Amino acid sequence: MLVESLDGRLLFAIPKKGRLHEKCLTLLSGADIKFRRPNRLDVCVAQNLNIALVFLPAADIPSFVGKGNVDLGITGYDVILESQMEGLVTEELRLGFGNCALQVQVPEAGPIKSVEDLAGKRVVTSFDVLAGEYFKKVDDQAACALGLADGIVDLVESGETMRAAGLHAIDTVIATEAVLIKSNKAQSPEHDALIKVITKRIAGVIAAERYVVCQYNIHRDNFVAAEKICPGRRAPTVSKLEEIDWLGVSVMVEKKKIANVMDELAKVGAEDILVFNLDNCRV
Ligand SMILES: Nc1ncnc2c1ncn2[C@@H]1O[C@H](COP(=O)(O)OP(=O)(O)OP(=O)(O)O)[C@@H](O)[C@H]1O
Ligand SMILES: O=P(O)(O)OC[C@H]1O[C@H](OP(=O)(O)OP(=O)(O)O)[C@H](O)[C@@H]1O
Repeated sequence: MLVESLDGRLLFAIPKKGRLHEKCLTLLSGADIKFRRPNRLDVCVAQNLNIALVFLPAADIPSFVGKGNVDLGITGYDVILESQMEGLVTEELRLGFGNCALQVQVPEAGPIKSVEDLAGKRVVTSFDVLAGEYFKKVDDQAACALGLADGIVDLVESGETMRAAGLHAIDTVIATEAVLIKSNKAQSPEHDALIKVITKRIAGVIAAERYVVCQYNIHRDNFVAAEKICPGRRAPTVSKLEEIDWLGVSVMVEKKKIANVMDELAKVGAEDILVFNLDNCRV
């Protein structure tokens, strides 16, 4: 019955656990992809779109997408490279979460100070391909043997895990974040259209998380200075207030910059500065 109900649906792979899982569920909800996952089944159909979700380990998603077993997927850029699928998948969107770096780490107090010192030494990693390529430049022998290690190659976000193990980073192999990828295998026009819709919706959810709307009143004479502080994505929306020579301005600002922007706006004479979160947007 399940096989029948998957017929013709766009298959969309989502990490079934781990660091990317929760964020992906938030994205799906923001993009209004509705589904029920009874008994945590690994495949379920969307209730309101011609999509089926396939829950897979993040590391398996690039090869499922690359081989065309699923059409679309979210996973880490690191695992796309590690599974050597770059040529078989197309990156639709960078998603702005799951940011971390694959780093070469060695004991903080040990004799190894640089990557060159690791030549001929033992390095442990689950990223055999990426670490292998990286160390080829240093010394063929250094490529990832198992056993007691002089160094490791692992992902670092906050650095807590690394420091707890008494390690520090001496180089970065790659920086990574979560990405939306699609299969390079030809799709039906219906699937192509659906992929575009999903990509646009997800892009909207991400932009809504990144931006706030800032609204303020300002005397006409001070507007040029205020516009320099926050020019908006395209341009500020300006309306006339009922008070002569006063303007009401509304503008999108990156969330991480908003506190500074408010300080600067106040300095050039902006008043009644209000900030609103966005639920969703289309940019
Ligand atoms: N600390 C982290 N911060 C941000 N993103 C991370 C972090 N660790 C991993 N990631 C991203 O999430 C992806 C999946 O890693 P995660 O460790 O969550 O997988 P997992 O499915 O639990 O696998 P495993 O069982 O091998 O640990 C990584 O490839 C990377 O892109
Ligand atoms: O720099 P930090 O913020 O400490 O994050 C880095 C850790 O996160 C990941 O593992 P995770 O905790 O997801 O568990 P895992 O070992 O099961 O992959 C990664 O493999 C590191 O061990």
